[in-house]
Amino acid sequence: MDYAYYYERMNTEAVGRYDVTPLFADGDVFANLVSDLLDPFADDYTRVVGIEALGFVLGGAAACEAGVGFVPVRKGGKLPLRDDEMLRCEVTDYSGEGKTLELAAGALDGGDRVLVVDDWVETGAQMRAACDLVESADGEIAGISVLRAHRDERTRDLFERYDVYSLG
Ligand SMILES: O=P(O)(O)OC[C@H]1O[C@H](OP(=O)(O)OP(=O)(O)O)[C@H](O)[C@@H]1O
Repeated sequence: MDYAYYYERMNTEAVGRYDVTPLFADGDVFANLVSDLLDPFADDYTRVVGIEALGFVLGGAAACEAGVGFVPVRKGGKLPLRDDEMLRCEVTDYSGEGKTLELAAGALDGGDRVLVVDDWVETGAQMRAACDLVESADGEIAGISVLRAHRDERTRDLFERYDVYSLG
């Protein structure tokens, strides 16, 4: 699929960010995106993890397509669990705001190979935190698949450490 065409349409220069949600509204494009996100990983995973919120849209659809379970990494305060039932990571992302990401401590089985899906990676802060949470929960990272990943000094460690696939 020619993603360049779609990225043109997503470019919202007013705020210097992309709005990917129109891609989800087109059924054919959405189906293609999901299948392209999964393609390089050849069923080499047992779970998909998505980061709230747009990572839930892509990750949920990807898990369903792949026939594996989906596990959410939630923004702080959303999981209806006690503190000792959650793994937690504080991050400062592209927005400059501090955010908390949380994963239910028992959400993964030991030995789970996890594909982490999200819409984009800019500083890598949220993706790094999600991968750390997965590993703290005894999961192994099978790969990272996103619509767009900036590849620069800020994200170098992610590319060195993991198999990162970016559609555009
Ligand atoms: O590489 P980073 O600097 O961490 O930025 C990328 C992250 O920021 C966005 O999430 P956001 O918290 O804005 O939520 P959203 O999914 O609702 O857009 C995006 O979905 C990624 O998760």
